[in-house]
Amino acid sequence: MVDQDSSTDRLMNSAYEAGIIRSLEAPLLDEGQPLMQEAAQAVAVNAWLMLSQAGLDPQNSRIVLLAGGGNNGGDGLYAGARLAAIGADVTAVATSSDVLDEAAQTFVQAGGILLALSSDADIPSSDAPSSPQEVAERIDEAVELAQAADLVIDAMTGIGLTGALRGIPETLASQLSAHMSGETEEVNTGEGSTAQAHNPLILAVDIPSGVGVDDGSLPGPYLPADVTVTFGAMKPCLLLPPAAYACGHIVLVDFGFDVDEVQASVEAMSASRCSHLLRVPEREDSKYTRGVVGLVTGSENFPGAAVLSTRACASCGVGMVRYLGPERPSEHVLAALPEAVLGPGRVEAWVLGSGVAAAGSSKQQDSQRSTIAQILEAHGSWPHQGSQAHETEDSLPMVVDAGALDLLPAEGLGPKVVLTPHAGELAALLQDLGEDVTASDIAAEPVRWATRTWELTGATVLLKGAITLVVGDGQGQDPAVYTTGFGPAWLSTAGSGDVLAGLEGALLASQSTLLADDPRKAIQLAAAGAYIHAYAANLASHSQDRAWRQPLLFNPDQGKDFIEEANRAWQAGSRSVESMGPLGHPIHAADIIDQLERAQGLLLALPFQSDPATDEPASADGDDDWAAEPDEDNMSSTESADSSQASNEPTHHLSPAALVAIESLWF
Ligand SMILES: NC(=O)C1=CN([C@@H]2O[C@H](COP(=O)(O)OP(=O)(O)OC[C@H]3O[C@@H](n4cnc5c(N)ncnc54)[C@H](OP(=O)(O)O)[C@@H]3O)[C@@H](O)[C@H]2O)[C@@H](O)CC1
Ligand SMILES: Nc1ncnc2c1ncn2[C@@H]1O[C@H](COP(=O)(O)OP(=O)(O)O)[C@@H](O)[C@H]1O
Ligand SMILES: [K+]
Repeated sequence: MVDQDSSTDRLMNSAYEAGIIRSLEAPLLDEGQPLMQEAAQAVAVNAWLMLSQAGLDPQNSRIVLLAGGGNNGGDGLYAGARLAAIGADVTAVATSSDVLDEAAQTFVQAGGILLALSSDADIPSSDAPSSPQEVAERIDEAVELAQAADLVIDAMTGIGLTGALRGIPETLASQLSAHMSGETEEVNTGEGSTAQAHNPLILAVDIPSGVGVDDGSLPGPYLPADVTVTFGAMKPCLLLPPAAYACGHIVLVDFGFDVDEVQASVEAMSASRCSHLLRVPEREDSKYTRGVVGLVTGSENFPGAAVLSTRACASCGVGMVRYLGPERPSEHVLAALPEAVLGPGRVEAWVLGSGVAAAGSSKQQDSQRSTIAQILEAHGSWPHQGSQAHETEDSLPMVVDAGALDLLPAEGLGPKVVLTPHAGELAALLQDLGEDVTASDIAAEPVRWATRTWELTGATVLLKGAITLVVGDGQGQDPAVYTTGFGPAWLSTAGSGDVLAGLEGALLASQSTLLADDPRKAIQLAAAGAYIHAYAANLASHSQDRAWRQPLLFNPDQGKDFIEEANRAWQAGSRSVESMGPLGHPIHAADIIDQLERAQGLLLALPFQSDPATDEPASADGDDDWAAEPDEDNMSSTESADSSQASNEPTHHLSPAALVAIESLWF
């Protein structure tokens, strides 16, 4: 769906279901490309790097490998062999009754120790436990080993996982994750105080074991990772909440997959993608051709929402903002935005419902609701995408938020109608549509429920959260799914959603011609809106906190560059005390608006950079450079948010000895 992607941008931001990943691997395996060895090498290098960055000497550190019976376990065992061969102390815990034999032999020959847990285990160099009692003892032993380790490499299950973890992997994942989240007992220091229990670093092989590969759900216990080293291409769980929150930093090993003929099931919005969706005015343009947005937002009770949505809208490249509302919010809008025009007239897109009370609340007499109902009646009832008819010319694009959601016509809508609920609002909407679902069900399976809403309504559904999802019409019968997790947690502040609604309306109005040609572009435009919103919040808060970061590309030919890059990116993403600088400071909704124009300017500058392989969107002013860059998103993995940060932030460079050691892993 994104037309202008470079191949690197596509590789880093497009995710494919497990079945497609297997079809992409097959031709390379047929040609004899040693994919498992390439995977193992990347795991070993990243393990070494994680230990070194944590200030540990990898050759004197304890590594526990959790190895399942499939190829994921095979990747882990070969990586463990490489680490053992250069002196690390590696114990592999076999979580299935068997493991890949050749990988296990290689591991043992390199000096690794294998521990079988299953009573029917057939594992080289390790006897199976002979009684249920011994099984239980070995599981306890494995848990203790892993808890005390410096690094745990999780190679229990990869894309071969079916359903929730069962058996030994389930036990290990639940005990270890409970330990790491502090649910188990704290360590008594013996001096009347308790210390935080030691937590091992966790490296997930391909994906964290236990997460729903294709839908991003968490069907049962899972092992959250600090770093996930994934192979060939991104999988949906690496982008979709809530699983994406369990992946830590993602390293993507490029196998050279040919993705030309396959369909991604999830796409991440990126700076590069976003910059292509912004409309730049031309000589022939007038304020009318640039797009007029009509907003029916705010109310007597919530005049602030009118101000926030109109101001945000005016900051996002439209020709004119038209506001419809009662006297009090109208006066506030004019005071804050003298260029706003009051009252009805021609518009190219609507923004409806932000700051308007939904039915059932005490404010249900809100006069804005009858205006919204009239607009929806006049413009909003279009044939469903699956039916014969297509959208009519007067079916204006519109953003339907908050108090307008329950006014939607029961009939199908079209992709140019963008719904912008948070989980609570989506639950109410789905209940109205007959679904038995709560807000916490939606938080647990957001893509499932956003997709269900799209199926029921035909509208584009933007579900807000730390990672915001957009689901709408894709190719054929399948939905398109976009994610944006570029924002800091500071973004979750009152009125932030009103800002988003206004800016979404501006994007729809300014691109009304594009939308008339292809209404499905609304999905990308909606995701771009969420991206700009997040970016403005980054600029406003001086924060490098992100709900989601683009993967680092692992290229064995550029070892030193990769190490430098990982040093920068992992440091910036850390929430440790030393990184309080990049975490930034609180913001309120108006701060986001104040940075919207700058964020767009930086995005528009992106394609014109002299060296797109290394440069990032330039910062508008020099003094706060370190916080300004959108990391994820440049055309290459090297664009981490952090290159300009180097001068202001401590970076943890590896010692020369560590560099030499890590380089030996590349062979
Ligand atoms: N193709 C290639 O050449 C390449 C593939 N690559 C790697 O292969 C991985 C895919 O390998 P795969 O297909 O062997 O499956 P995999 O993820 O190891 O899972 C199977 C294991 O999981 C277990 N298991 C499953 N469900 C479970 C549950 N609910 N609860 C508990 N256990 C469960 C299952 O146990 P079983 O059901 O057999 O008892 C079995 O032991 C992929 O992610 C990547 O890492 C790379 O090396 C690059 C080259
Ligand atoms: N933890 C979080 N991290 C980053 N962004 C978040 C987080 N939680 C919510 N958001 C974002 O904050 C905004 C909140 O919008 P909304 O809930 O509508 O607020 P309001 O109704 O007060 O305007 C959304 O854009 C959402 O994506
Ligand atoms: K794994």
